[in-house]
Amino acid sequence: MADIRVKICGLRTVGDIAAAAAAGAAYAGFVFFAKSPRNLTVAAARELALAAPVGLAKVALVVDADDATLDAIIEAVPLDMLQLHGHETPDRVAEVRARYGLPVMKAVGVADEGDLAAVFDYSTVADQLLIDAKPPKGAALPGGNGLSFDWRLVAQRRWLRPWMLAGGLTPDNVAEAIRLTNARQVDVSSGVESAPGVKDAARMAAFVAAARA
Ligand SMILES: O=C(O)c1ccccc1NCC(=O)[C@H](O)[C@H](O)COP(=O)(O)O
Repeated sequence: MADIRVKICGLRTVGDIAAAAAAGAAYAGFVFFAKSPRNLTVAAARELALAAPVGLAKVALVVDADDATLDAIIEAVPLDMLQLHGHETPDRVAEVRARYGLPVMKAVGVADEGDLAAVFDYSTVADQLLIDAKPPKGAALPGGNGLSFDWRLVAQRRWLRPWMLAGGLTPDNVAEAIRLTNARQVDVSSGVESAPGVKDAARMAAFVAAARA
């Protein structure tokens, strides 16, 4: 069994947390983005975070959040990492990291070779990188769209920081994505849902098993 770490993003219930942990996920992602079907209130995220067993890292996903929003989340929710999934600049990433003392993962959308320079830029300031499919123009969500990018763009690349592959991964394609890219960490949301925002325990288990096979 390969030592692949899986992040399951967009968990919404205590049952989701238990299922993600039982599946063997390493990270649980909590989405704070009002337009998302996976959006959580701070109170709901606190309940999920408190239910998470040791060993399941709790990640708060925010989009261009200001300090007041981050303060409110961090004061209430015990977290292990912040995921910045908007247009945060490298300076903002560094500022958030210094202000909260939590590891920061910066999401970077990739559609073509030209997007890879940004991955390098963020690798100088973030603790981790999440390399995701770039959302289509006009998309309501900056992530969680169930779309893949051309994995050959990142195949066998090395960055200064640990990274996760994301975008359109499913139990059926994750093994091939890992084989092609040599990613050691993968992230999934839509691919383990039965409907937008509704996680499916069997698909979570199948995804983690396929990623590690
Ligand atoms: O998942 C969301 O609803 C979301 C909303 C706003 C910003 C980011 C969002 N998701 C980011 C993630 O980390 C997803 O897991 C990642 O984009 C992969 O999603 P998917 O292609 O659905 O597996």
